[in-house]
Amino acid sequence: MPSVVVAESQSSEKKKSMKKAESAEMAVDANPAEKKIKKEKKSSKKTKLTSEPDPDDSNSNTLLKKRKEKKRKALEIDGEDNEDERSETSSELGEPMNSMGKKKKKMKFEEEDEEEKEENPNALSNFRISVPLREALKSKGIESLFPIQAMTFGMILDGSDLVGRARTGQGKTLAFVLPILESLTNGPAKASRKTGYGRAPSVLVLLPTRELATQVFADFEVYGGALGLNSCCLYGGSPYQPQQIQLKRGVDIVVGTPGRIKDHIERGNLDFRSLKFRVLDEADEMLRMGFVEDVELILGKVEDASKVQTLLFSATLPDWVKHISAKFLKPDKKTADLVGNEKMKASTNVRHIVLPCSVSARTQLIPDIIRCYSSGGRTIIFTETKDSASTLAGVLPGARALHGDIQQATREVTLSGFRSGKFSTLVATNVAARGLDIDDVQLIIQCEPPRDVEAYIHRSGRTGRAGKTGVAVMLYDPRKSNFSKIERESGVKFEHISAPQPADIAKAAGAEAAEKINEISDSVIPVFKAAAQELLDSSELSPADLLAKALAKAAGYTEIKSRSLLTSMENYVTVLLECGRPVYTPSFAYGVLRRFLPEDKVESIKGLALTADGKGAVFDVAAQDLDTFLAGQENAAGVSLEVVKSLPRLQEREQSRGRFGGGGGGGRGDRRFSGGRGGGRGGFFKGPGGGRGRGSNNRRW
Ligand SMILES: Nc1ncnc2c1ncn2[C@@H]1O[C@H](COP(=O)(O)OP(=O)(O)OP(=O)(O)O)[C@@H](O)[C@H]1O
Repeated sequence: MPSVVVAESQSSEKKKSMKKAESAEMAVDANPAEKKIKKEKKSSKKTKLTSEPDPDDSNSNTLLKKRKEKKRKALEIDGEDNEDERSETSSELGEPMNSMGKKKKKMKFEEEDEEEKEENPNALSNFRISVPLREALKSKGIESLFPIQAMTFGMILDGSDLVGRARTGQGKTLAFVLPILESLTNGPAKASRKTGYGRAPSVLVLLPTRELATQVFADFEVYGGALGLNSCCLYGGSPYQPQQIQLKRGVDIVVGTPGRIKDHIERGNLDFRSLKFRVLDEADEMLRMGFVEDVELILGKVEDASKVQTLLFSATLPDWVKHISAKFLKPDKKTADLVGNEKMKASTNVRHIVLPCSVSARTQLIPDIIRCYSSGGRTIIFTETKDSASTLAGVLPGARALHGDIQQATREVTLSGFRSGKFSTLVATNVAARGLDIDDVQLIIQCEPPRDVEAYIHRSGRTGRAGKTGVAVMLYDPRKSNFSKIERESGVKFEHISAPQPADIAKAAGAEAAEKINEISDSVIPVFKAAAQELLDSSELSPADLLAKALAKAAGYTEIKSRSLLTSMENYVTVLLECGRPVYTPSFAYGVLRRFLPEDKVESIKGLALTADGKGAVFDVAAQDLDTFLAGQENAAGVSLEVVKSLPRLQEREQSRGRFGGGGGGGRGDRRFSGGRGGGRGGFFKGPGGGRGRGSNNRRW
């Protein structure tokens, strides 16, 4: 083996030329199997050329042998490259140093590849990912492919249409981004891809929201940019002209929302004659939102659909979407479904919690939930309407709202402020439910159960992403809301908790304050000592009690309120009523109470709900009335009232037809899924309600 001189640095030219050699090698590799054969051939050729005895011939360790072969191959390639370079650039003294440095780097790179392959079947080096792309991925901390990516990479690169499903946060974006980029630059789409000024796009990616479009565009910019491809992002609410100019100059990849894309088509700015790929990300949401007609029109602009690959991705693919996909994906399309028939459809990295809470108690409770469950990270709160998002953001300290009525420029500032940590609580409608990937979101709070299981899955999936864990708390009013349908359809087994008790929260705050006191410099003592001594001398409390008060003040508490377990209202207490016989209806429970309490007290109770065992009822009593209630039971034979320490399981409110029922064809369902942008006509898609077009649901958020 030649001796290796380690060069400390390499000239940028040499780095470039090394990269060129590596990418040329990658570019001709059709697949891992081919690559292996090619390497073996190279290895044997090299042995002949160098006719160098292999000192490890007797070594039976195949891995070591393979590594040595690779090292020698690397040296041989470098040797060839160096010949070229020498004639162009080298000085006699500088060359050996640089060349050896390059060899060393390349050997190291290939050795690392080999080790990765042995250890991890999803290592980047096991896929037909070219060196510049691999380096871009590694610079973002991505060393191997996630399962959905590993599963779909070859299928897409080899030209198949595909329907892909994996749970939230599992990397579906790169599952289409990577093979598309490889196909355009090194794969089957390369030869016919349009290049040059004014080129029409090769890729179209449609997404349901502007925020999501921006996010996916950012991935194309980073990874496509590494391969010399350029992208643009087209969405509503932003000026047309810059978008128009970009399209005129020519782009490789267009990412956007259906409405704006359609507008550009109609203005003659976009044509899809050269399209190689079309992607529907969050496909079900796009169709559910009422973009049916726009999507249909856009997809219909492709002249010869047989020459275009169509990819459809989401974490939720209701049957009606699968049915629709048959209309515009090729019959031999592939399916990569990592959820399949598994019961659990929501993220398995998330702790799914339900917590009873009346609407009026929300604003008091939410800050405490954040304190207890956000682990100091970011929180997204979902409301059902734009108004409630704005109202809640207005009363929660340091929170901002995000919804469809907010101006686009403000939406962008808000989201980037949240991403960068300028504020840590975002109150949003479903506009933020899909796809958003924001670092360090630890907690999701849903103010009430959403209308459909898909919304629950996507909202709770804004945490617990890329293998991290998170918490999703869903509030429900036991008298009004019902989450059993979501539980059943999502496969989530909800953990039931009661509101964090103010006393517990205060205890934790007191411990924190005590720690902070230990950190305070002794220099404050002489200044405050006289006041402390005076307090001790004049008070009847013990020094420990006085210190406790000082800690409470330091932690921001002047009193401890009670909070009910049932409605989470402050200064209310939850009480269980039993009367020795089944309690079938709320009116029966009210009747029992009237036997021993004055009418105004019976009227004052809050949130009465029946227990799941059918033996009693729970309700909230104002803390100041508790004694009256407990004393009253003495006058009613067989009746017991007790303050509960933990909430018993409650009977679920029966599902109202108006809210959940009626299937896709009736009532609310009809309104949500019908009514198109500019009226309906027959077409490819039928939403779950059989309607077409952009519906009223869109306006809600
Ligand atoms: N192979 C990988 N290794 C490490 N991190 C990855 C990998 N692939 C993707 N990620 C990261 O995982 C996170 C989630 O990815 P992505 O947003 O694509 O998920 P998703 O499946 O589309 O989720 P959702 O269904 O919520 O839209 C992102 O931060 C992404 O950068």
